[in-house]
Amino acid sequence: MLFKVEMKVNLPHGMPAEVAAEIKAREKAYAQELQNQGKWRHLWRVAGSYANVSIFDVADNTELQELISALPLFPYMDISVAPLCRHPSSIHEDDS
Ligand SMILES: O=C(O)C[C@H]1C=CC(=O)O1
Repeated sequence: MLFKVEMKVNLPHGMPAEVAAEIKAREKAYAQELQNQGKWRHLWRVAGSYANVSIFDVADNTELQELISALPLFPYMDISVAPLCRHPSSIHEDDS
């Protein structure tokens, strides 16, 4: 199942720089692991914002919840999720 996931990062202003750097490093490693597994298909920065738009390819809602809630930045993000399905006008046969 494909999901569009939008994440907006809101780190507390008082968070020490080294703590933020450590969380971001763990986040990057985990995000790249999920991309290598094919579960995090697309990861795009929203220009001008500390936010991303992503496409996840997972078995079901439960797997999505498990993966997202394990993100090191999860406590500091506003996240919205929308399920996707194939568009009838799409020419891309792998849109499923
Ligand atoms: O930077 C972000 O958009 C937040 C998060 C998503 C992937 C990652 O490495 O960090």
